[in-house]
Amino acid sequence: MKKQQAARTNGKSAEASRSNRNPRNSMKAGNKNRKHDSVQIEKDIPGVPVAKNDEVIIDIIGMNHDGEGVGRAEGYTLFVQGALPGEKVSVKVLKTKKQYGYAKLLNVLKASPDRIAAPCPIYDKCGGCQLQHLSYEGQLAWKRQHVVDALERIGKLNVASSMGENHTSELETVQAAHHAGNSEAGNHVDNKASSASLHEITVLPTLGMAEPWRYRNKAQVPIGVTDGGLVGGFYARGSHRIIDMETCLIQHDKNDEVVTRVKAIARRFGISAYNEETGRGLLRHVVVKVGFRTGEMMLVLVTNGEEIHHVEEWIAAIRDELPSVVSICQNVNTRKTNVIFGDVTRVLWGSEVIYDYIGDVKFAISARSFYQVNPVQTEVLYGKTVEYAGLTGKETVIDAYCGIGTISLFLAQHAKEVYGVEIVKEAIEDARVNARLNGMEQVTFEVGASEDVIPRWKEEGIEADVIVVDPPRKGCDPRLLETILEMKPERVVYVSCNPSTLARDLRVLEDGGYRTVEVQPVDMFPHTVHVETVVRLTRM
Ligand SMILES: C[S@@+](CC[C@H](N)C(=O)[O-])C[C@H]1O[C@@H](n2cnc3c(N)ncnc32)[C@H](O)[C@@H]1O
Repeated sequence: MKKQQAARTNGKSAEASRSNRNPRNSMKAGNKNRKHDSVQIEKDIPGVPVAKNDEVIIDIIGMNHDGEGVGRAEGYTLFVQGALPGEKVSVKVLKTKKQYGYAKLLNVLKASPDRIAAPCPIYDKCGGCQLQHLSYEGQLAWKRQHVVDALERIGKLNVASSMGENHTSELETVQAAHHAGNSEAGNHVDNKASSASLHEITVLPTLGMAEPWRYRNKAQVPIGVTDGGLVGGFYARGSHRIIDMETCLIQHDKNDEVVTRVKAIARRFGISAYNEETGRGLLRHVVVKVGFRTGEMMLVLVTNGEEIHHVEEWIAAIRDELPSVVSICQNVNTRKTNVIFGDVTRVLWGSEVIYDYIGDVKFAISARSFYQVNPVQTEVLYGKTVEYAGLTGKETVIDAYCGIGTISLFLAQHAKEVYGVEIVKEAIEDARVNARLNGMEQVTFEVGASEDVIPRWKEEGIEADVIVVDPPRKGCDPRLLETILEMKPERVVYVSCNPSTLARDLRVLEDGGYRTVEVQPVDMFPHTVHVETVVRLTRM
């Protein structure tokens, strides 16, 4: 293991190990920078070599799943937002816990070759993106490595080395400590994953975007009030203070334009902005959706009450200034909550839905319906899913956790029949509408939990050649994995938004007789820490 340097900036040595020194004594001797010493010392944690407000120099040895640099101060792990692997940085300790702490980046003393100046002027204030200070190539490499680490550490899978970038043995330990007890993959994973696979699996380079900006088709902008009047933009990092924003570099520019104009129109008509503390004021959120292929746009005004003064003038101004908007809706949310939408939605003007395409499949998108926010990469992800499903037109396919049926409809173009199951009733209603819209009759959708419905389908005699799963972050329910093993489909395609739970579930499938053949990370959300992966498994 590489020895880490950690030196206090006042020049005192920090060589002593955590176990053989008295941290309290060393704190007093070694930290002249610390303010409020008498108060702070009371809070020092025995065995932790740094305390709040200490300034130390550390090497960054990796990056955690939140995009924070991971460094070591005398063996103690510090997470540093904005620091990159390979860098030497000076930091100020913000918070300490027994196993790890957080520190603020003060200076980059030795920069990573992958460090770039973040293109967005508000990157430091807004929490929306986490990786703009890392080159796009660096982001793609990190996302792949993140998947590899999880497969090896949690799934005990044997990943074929490629690209020479497996440098994470120390980081793995760090992540294990960080996740201890609260990992969504669960503690049982490491215990259960006692068997390891000998066969090598291929993890391909992350499929990124040629143009990784302006990729989002949906904006959800909170509206608030400051001394200067109505503002709309984003919540300042870690707070509920709204900062006005003119443009967001990952948002489609038409969405930016609609938000800017709607704010200006609202100010013109003296519309009040919602105040979270008092619960008063009308306009809470402006939600805008755009169909990348069709150019159609929908505007949803989320209001704290039914009545909108001057509503006709509003509509006329929007229609006049924003001809791409073909649907204006109102959603009423009077609850004191962070949840954006309330229960009632009505069309103020125009159509109830806008349309868009992913590949050749047409989708109707309503004010409330879920739709993938990066349609360009969704096509890439689903294309890979269909490829891994290996369809010839004769297969029966089950799509578990099917949402509004996007993957099901993609698969249906190449399969004999597709069964989709999803727990949210409204999503299944949308899925049926979309199946009809595309004239696809060989698709059956059912509302329910995958782990309940699919075993019943099995009892009813449905035999699947391929099962596709695309679960939420917590991964597949164990009963579903059991059912897959009992149904014995030739192929399983696993689409995942969480490498940890993916790795856990792959281990179960491997132990049950499946072989992980190929793993493809896909970058659905450039400049953020989200990692999407699609995996092909075959029955041995
Ligand atoms: C990652 S999304 C996948 C959506 C869809 N495949 C797509 O690409 O749009 C996971 C979906 O699983 C649904 N879900 C969560 N738990 C479920 C369960 N136990 N059974 C079925 N669906 C579930 C969620 O409502 C959500 O729509």
